[in-house]
Amino acid sequence: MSADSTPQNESFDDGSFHDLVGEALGPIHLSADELDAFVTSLSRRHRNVVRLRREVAAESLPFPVVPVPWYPLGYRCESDQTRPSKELAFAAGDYYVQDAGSLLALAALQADQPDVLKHQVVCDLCAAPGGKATAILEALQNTGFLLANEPIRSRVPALLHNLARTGSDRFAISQMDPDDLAKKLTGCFDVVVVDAPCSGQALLSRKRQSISALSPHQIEHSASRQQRILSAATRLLRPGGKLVYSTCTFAAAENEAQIDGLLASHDFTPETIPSLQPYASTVTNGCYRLWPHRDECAGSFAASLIHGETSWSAKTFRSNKPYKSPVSLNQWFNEPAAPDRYFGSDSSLYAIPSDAPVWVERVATQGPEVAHRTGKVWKPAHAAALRRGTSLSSRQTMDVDDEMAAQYLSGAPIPCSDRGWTVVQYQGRPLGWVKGDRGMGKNHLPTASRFTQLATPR
Ligand SMILES: C[S@@+](CC[C@H](N)C(=O)[O-])C[C@H]1O[C@@H](n2cnc3c(N)ncnc32)[C@H](O)[C@@H]1O
Repeated sequence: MSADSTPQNESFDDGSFHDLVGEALGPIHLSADELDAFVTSLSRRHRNVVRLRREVAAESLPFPVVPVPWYPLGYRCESDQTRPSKELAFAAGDYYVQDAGSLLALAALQADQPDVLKHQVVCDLCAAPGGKATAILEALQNTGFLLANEPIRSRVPALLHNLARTGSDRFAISQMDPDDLAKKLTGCFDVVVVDAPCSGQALLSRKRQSISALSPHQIEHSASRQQRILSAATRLLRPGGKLVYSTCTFAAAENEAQIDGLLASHDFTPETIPSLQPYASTVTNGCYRLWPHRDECAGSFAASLIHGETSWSAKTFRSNKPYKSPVSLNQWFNEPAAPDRYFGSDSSLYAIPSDAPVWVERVATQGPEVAHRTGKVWKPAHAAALRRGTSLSSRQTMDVDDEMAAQYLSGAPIPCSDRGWTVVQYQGRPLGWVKGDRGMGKNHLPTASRFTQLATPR
């Protein structure tokens, strides 16, 4: 089923299911009627919403939308017929498509605010596929830095793909167990986000979880893993830093109880987010919940905590030996005003701003790719074509109209008067590379970035 298809209506209606749900909610009391409505809603699929890139106006979208009340950059499509992930505007990076529930953590982070995350060094400890990380990167506005950590290797390509779509170069990916990362980078972050692996009860409606998500065993297993991850998160944070915790599950043991545990064992104060008061949890301060039967989304939990100013020693690092680029980049890019810092593997070259934290190369496995090697030949990377407002800019660009953009996004060659590597732009937004020769541009869009069934432009 596609990300934006219509709700399903298979219901879970036997009494034992109600009992399991009630047990999972623990101290959170719902009246009998509300519990019924909640259980019914667990089998109803909610449509995804769009989260706008901050410079995109809702009025410019090619379909009518209504605002999501808890996150100013979130909008629902007015019509059930709209398929937001089939639009040219999506291909051009104007928005991200996700469940409205996942915007709660971004609201707790205040990622929509103009300056809250600017200049911050942020760790997204459980980052793939990047629903939060991409929003954080946009909120950094070409300042600060994001370390997106994802220990499950098979989930990293999607994360890298989504981070590249932001056009930012202020990120790196690490693939470490949180405890090992905390040993290396103690006290290095202003903000740590833990969007924790959980029993995923909110995914029941998407058929991405089975009823076992409600079993006490599954909840206990998830809760003890969350506790370990949170313990690492507290060590990654600098004194006075902010910890945002979120899940897509309803069990109190994985939500409020985790926050209660942190408040009891560490010097944290819950942060009150005034705009989230309508969603405040009834059992713990500073915790917020969305419910599928109340809020037209799959449901989620989020909390934001501020660490006390008690000091402990953050790790210090010596500067790295400069990594020499194995390929000359100025054949494709204008010389950057401030030289970038490079790191890489045999077949990939990554470039981050020179003011990125000095520890990046010690933990990063990937980052903003600028070139990759096939056989003996280095080529400019797709991610580098997508960069916006960073130090590297491509030497050649060409603008295309709707029709040519759709042709390019399908993977087909397009007419190109320039020779050599050229970035294709649609209404000022970069789409990818062509290599021009004798009037035609050979398409270098990676398969994962192609769109074969775009909606017809209106
Ligand atoms: C709820 S998902 C994160 C979703 C992501 N933040 C987003 O917004 O797209 C939880 C992630 O944690 C990862 N994970 C699993 N075990 C982990 C662990 N022990 N430490 C950190 N992350 C883990 C999973 O692979 C998964 O990608």
